[in-house]
Amino acid sequence: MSLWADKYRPNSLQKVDYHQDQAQHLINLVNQGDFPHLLFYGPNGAGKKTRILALLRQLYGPGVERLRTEHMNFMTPSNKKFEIMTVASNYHIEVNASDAGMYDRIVVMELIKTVAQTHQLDSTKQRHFKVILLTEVDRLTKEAQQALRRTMEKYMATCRIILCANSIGQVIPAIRSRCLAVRVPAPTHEDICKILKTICKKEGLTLPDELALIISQNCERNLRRAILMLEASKVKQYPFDVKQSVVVPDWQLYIGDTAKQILSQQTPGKLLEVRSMLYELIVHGIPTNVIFKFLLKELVKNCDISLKHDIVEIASFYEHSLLKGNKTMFHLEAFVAKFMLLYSKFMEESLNGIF
Ligand SMILES: Nc1ncnc2c1ncn2[C@@H]1O[C@H](COP(=O)(O)OP(=O)(O)OP(=O)(O)O)[C@@H](O)[C@H]1O
Repeated sequence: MSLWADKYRPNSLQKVDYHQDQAQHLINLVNQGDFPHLLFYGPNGAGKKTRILALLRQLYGPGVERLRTEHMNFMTPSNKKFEIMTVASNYHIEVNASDAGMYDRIVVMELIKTVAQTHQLDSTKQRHFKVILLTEVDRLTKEAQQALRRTMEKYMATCRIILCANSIGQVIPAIRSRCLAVRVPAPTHEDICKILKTICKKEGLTLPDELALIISQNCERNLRRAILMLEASKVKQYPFDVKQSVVVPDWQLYIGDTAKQILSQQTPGKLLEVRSMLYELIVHGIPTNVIFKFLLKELVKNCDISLKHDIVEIASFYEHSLLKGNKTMFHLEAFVAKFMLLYSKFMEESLNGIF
């Protein structure tokens, strides 16, 4: 039994329920017979991957859905072996090269070279190129992005590259200018409510409009999260009640607790405690940028208005260094330490004002 988020993922461009004009443009692009390298970008859960998979299906037919996972071996410059997992059909291969960390450049170069030279196509199909789908390109090091830029030019005759990213700002201009950029904006609340209602209809359930809107307002316009919240709310209570509380993911509650700890005391001991809570989130696979965003939201919610400006200023500084740096934990921790300093100073000053 699959999750609703997977079960109701539209598998063709004709079936996508929002940004339909864009889907039509993609269909036209495929129908022209050939297309340039593409760069899909947009926030989490906006529907990038769904559109890419639907585009591949439009290109190659249902055969592209017969997937197999494969491990590919690579060598570091010091002759150490490492492995990367790939998902492939007969027509395309999907890789997250940033999984290789500092060796991502090797993966990008070797993979494209190997696929372009050896991947056999079904000769009865009209396409003369294969597709390499690289996810999270904005997390690749600059060296890997430079290598990607060079390699994508070289193998244009035999493969097309589809890139997927959250933030286009992290992709070097030389790559951006070699791709057709496709922005996938987050769905509107109206789109989300419509999709939630359609899913419920297909499941034979009745979803009150008010509850659909509450879920939509709590999902940060991330459609995957909205569908997961809907399914969790159904498990918790059905028939739905407008007053029922929507199920918030555990990690989000845990970030709320972390924020409470930060606000409760600003000492080196507390910083150490908060550090282990942050590690706990990281080892459970919550991306640092997500931790940062939710933590900031919780902290700002509980701060005096006069402090908010300073907090947002330091947050933008550390968010930037988080994106640029490697050891993400350092930047998260530095932000917490700086917040503690500002917050305790503020509390001290306001107490002095009272007495
Ligand atoms: N047009 C659509 N209609 C209905 N549901 C959709 C549509 N597009 C996406 N979804 C649903 O939204 C979920 C998230 O979509 P998808 O995985 O494509 O987002 P994404 O932008 O690639 O996210 P991420 O960057 O987090 O990987 C999917 O599980 C799918 O069920």
